[in-house]
Amino acid sequence: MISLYTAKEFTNQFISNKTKKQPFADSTLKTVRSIIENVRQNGDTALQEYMEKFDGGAPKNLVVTEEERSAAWEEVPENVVEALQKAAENIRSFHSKQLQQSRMMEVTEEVISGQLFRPIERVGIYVPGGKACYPSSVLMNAIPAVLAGVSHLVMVTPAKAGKIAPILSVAADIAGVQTIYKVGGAQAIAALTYGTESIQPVDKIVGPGNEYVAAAKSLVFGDVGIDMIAGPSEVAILADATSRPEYVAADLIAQAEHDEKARAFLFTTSEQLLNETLIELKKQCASLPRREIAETSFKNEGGAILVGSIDEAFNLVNQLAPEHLEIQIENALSYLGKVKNAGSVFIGNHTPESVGDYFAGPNHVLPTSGTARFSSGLSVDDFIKKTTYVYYSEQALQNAAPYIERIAEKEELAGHGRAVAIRMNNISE
Ligand SMILES: NC(=O)c1ccc[n+]([C@@H]2O[C@H](COP(=O)([O-])OP(=O)(O)OC[C@H]3O[C@@H](n4cnc5c(N)ncnc54)[C@H](O)[C@@H]3O)[C@@H](O)[C@H]2O)c1
Ligand SMILES: N[C@H](CO)Cc1c[nH]c[nH+]1
Ligand SMILES: [Zn+2]
Repeated sequence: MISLYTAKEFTNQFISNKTKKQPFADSTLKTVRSIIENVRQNGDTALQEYMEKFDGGAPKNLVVTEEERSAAWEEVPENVVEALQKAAENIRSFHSKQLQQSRMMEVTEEVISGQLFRPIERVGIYVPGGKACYPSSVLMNAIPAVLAGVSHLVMVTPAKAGKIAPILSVAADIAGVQTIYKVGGAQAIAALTYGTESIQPVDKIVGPGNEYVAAAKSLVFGDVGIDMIAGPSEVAILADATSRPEYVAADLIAQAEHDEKARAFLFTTSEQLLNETLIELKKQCASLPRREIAETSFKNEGGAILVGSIDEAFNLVNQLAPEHLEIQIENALSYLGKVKNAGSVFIGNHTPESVGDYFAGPNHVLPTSGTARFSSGLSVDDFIKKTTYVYYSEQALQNAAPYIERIAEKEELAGHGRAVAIRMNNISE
């Protein structure tokens, strides 16, 4: 069911740089390059062509109309709307505490310096709509953008035969998305970057998607900002003899069911827990609607590793830098200090990752494929630019001039030195 590895085998297979795969196949990049070029050249006509090809038809109007948006509320059960609203409240509350004010760093009579925090003006959110439908991703991407003060917030998602899932439209209303376009895939990323007759270009694109979407984001980066290139979803679970095998198995499955390439790992100090978890996995997979996906993921991408100590487990996990880390060992909370690299941490036996995927408040758009070593999950900061400023009085410039001139001389940039010296001459006149 799930492959077993020693610590050494695990390191060779999943951590060593030598075994790291290229992020995108050449054939994917080729396809995506030609889609981007076509959209740049032919705008909406190219979008229609791809919608016919991939999404079962091309709607004439790409925008989800006000009528369609209000009709969507009739199609989503009230208790589901309530769940989305409760989740949105928690996400809003958590992210509102990330907001920072513009601030002065230094204020004297001679010098003022500081930072302006300004929202990115135009943001496009990609919401996957191919094989699955993720209203939670609408909330996770849009709520921090709205809190940051983004003034033009649009969403793209593939329509099926001209219609988007009503629940995505309702989630967009709850989160504060202004316009929804019925287009997905690499073509939507190209449209958001370069604009078409129907879609205005944005300054930044955020949100997860399949390999075509991710490859498109990587290719347009620079012409537009992007959040990250999200790879397949991952979880690492730390368990010991006190852990509950049925919980551990359920949480491994919750990750593996995402897709065949999802990666679910168990690190445990207990052989008994390991064996009982294997039995549970078999039992729980039997009744899983996405059984085949989960089993393929376990077989090809997942792993269970028996370790000698909790410290050894943390050492491996910190090298892996997983998107999600669950600590299900005794006194779990006391181990938080050992976490160096992880996108988001779930502590104790009663905090499955699903709590964070949907409800608790922290963002579920997180760094994958080891990138938690140097990057963080989506937050309000992703929608803010920080502009520094400085003011010098005549006296301040006079005090600094000799130092600036000396460095300019060493860099052989005489113009830089003169820009200061010319002012010193004025002072002495
Ligand atoms: N990390 C996260 O937070 C997170 C959250 C939700 C979903 N996801 C991931 O997002 C992905 C969603 O993928 P999806 O496919 O369901 O939806 P998607 O919306 O990302 O992709 C569907 C689109 O892909 C394009 N496409 C399909 N086949 C193509 C081909 N052969 N050539 C060119 N373009 C093609 C089409 O335009 C189609 O509309 C999954 O991998 C899922 O794991 C990640
Ligand atoms: N686990 C995914 C990546 O963090 C997010 C998600 C959306 N829906 C369910 N799960
Ligand atoms: Zn999930």
